[in-house]
Amino acid sequence: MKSIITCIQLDIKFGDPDFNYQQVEEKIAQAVQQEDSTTVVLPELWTTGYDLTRLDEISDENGEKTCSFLQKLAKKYNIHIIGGSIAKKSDKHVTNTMFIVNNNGHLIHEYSKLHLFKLMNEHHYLTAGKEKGLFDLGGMKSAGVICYDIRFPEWIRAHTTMGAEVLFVVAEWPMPRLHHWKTLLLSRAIENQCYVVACNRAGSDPDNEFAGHSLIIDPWGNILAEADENPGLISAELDIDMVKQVRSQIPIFDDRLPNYYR
Ligand SMILES: NC(=O)CCC(=O)C(=O)O
Repeated sequence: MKSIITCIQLDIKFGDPDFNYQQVEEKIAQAVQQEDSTTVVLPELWTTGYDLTRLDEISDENGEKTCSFLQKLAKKYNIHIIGGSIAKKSDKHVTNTMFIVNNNGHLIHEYSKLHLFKLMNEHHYLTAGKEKGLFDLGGMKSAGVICYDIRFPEWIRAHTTMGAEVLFVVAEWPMPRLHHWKTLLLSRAIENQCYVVACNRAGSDPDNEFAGHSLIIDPWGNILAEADENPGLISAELDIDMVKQVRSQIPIFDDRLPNYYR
């Protein structure tokens, strides 16, 4: 089974959801027309950026606006959308939440960031999620995680031991730690023998310059596509059979000894 995945590396306009919805609509149309994408991936907090002090005003009430926006585009273009993440307001909480919408326009899963990143003040404004990021995308066993989550290999492993073969990572990862971004993603791909599709943002906000360098990595650790630091699209064709090949060549999932790891 083959699929063409495109990361949409956006320059998110700080605190301006209307502008960002408009630019995402244009970029998704561009991905479908130019790259022949079957799945598109957006970055973290793409509607608001890290404008956390104004979340009361600009977060999405129950994620309704974003969900119907993504569902409309998924159906229109017959594509799956890994909807980056957005600030979702429910009751008294705001979560950093990813929506996954399939090509029929169905919301098949939502995942809220588990590990909040204190260096960017998330813990003051956001509530952590509790659920895993596992989902089946048209037969592709997948997991979605958000930015800082990639520093927790045990969290990623919890998903791959439950069957994930493709790891989607959405991020707003700053430039000064670009070498961490790349090394962590390569490590997650090699140690889990899975595809890693990682969509970062470009540009800057009042506090950070962001790294870009979205990456698509195969289960052997080869880089299939890499962006530079500018806004743009990167795409690659995934061959899911490669996951099984690599996992049978070096059978780490059979050779694990979890009783020794406590
Ligand atoms: N948005 C984030 O979670 C950023 C994580 C990050 O920069 C890191 O170094 O980890």
